[in-house]
Amino acid sequence: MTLVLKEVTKRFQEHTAVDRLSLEIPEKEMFGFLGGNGAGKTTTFRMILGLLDSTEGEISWNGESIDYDKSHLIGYLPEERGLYPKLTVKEQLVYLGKLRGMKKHAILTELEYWLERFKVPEYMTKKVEELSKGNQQKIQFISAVIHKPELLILDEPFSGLDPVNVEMMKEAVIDLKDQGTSIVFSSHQMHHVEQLCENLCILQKGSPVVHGALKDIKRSFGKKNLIIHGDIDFSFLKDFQGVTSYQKGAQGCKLQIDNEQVFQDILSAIQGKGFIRKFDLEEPSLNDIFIAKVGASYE
Ligand SMILES: Nc1ncnc2c1ncn2[C@@H]1O[C@H](COP(=O)(O)OP(=O)(O)OP(=O)(O)O)[C@@H](O)[C@H]1O
Repeated sequence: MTLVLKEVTKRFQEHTAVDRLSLEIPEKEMFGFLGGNGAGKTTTFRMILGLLDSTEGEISWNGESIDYDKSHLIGYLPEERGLYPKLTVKEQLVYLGKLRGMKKHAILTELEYWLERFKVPEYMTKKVEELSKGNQQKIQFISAVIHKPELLILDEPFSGLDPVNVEMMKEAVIDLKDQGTSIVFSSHQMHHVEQLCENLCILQKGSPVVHGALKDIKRSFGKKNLIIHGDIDFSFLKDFQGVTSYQKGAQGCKLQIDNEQVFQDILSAIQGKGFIRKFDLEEPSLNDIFIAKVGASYE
C-alpha cells in the first residue's frame, strides 16, 4: 500500500502552487511533509483527497488511481477545525462515521475506544462547543481515524494540545503507523517531525528543496552546532573563521560551525580564558536545516 505522486503540478491561473512534485510514501511510514507558509502543502493534500484536480502528473494508491468512492481509504485531519459546535460528540461522530460507510454500532465501539484512550469518556454526550480547543482537537483527530483509514493525512495534529496530550496523541499516531497506516505528517513544529519521521521533504514554492531520509539530510547538511557554557565573554566567536551563526544564551552561546576542524580551533582559542562548563558538538536540528534551506531561497 503505497501513495505515489509523480510529477504532480497544480497551477492557479499564472501561479504554480505545486511544481512537478514526486513522492513515495509506503505503508508503516510517517512521512514529514514540510514547507513555509504558502509552499503548497494544503494544495497537495487537496489533490490527494480528490478535492482539487492536478494540472499535470499522477497520484496513485497501491499502483492505481485513487478510488474516491472507497470512502474509508483516506483520513484527513485538517489544520482548521471542522466540527459542528451544536452537535454532541456522539452525534457528530455517528454522522461522520456513516459518511465513511460505517455502521452505527461499529462507530460507537471505536468512539468508546478512542475516548477511553484519550481519557475523556465523559465527552460522549457533550456538545462540541462545550469542549476546550485542545479537547476539540482530540475529537477532530478521532473523526479522522475512526474508520481505520489506510492513508492518513495529519496537518498540525498537536496544535492546541498541552504537553501531556501531545504525548498521548503521539503514541496513538505511532500505533497507527505500526499497524500499517501510511501517514503524511505536516507541521511547522520541527521537533515533532524530527521525533516521528524517518523520511521527509521540505517544500519551497511547490517543489522540494530537501527530500530524503532525515539522517542523510543531517549528514549532508555538513554544518554542526557547538554549544558552549562558561564564564567567558564569547562574543569574539561571532567573527571566528568557520562560524556561520552565533546565538547568545543565558549560560553561554550556541554556534553553527562549518566542520569539525572549527571545533578544534575554537577549543584552542578559548583555552585559558576562563571556566568552561559545557563544550558539546551536536548534529544540526531539523529547525536549523529548515531555516537554512527555506530562508536561503527567500533571500
Ligand atoms: N484556490 C486558489 N486559488 C489561487 N491560489 C491559490 C489557491 N489555493 C492556494 N493558492 C496559492 O497556492 C500557494 C500554495 O498554497 P497552500 O495553501 O497550498 O500553502 P501551504 O503550504 O498549505 O501554506 P500554509 O503553511 O500557510 O498553510 C499559495 O501561494 C496560495 O496563495
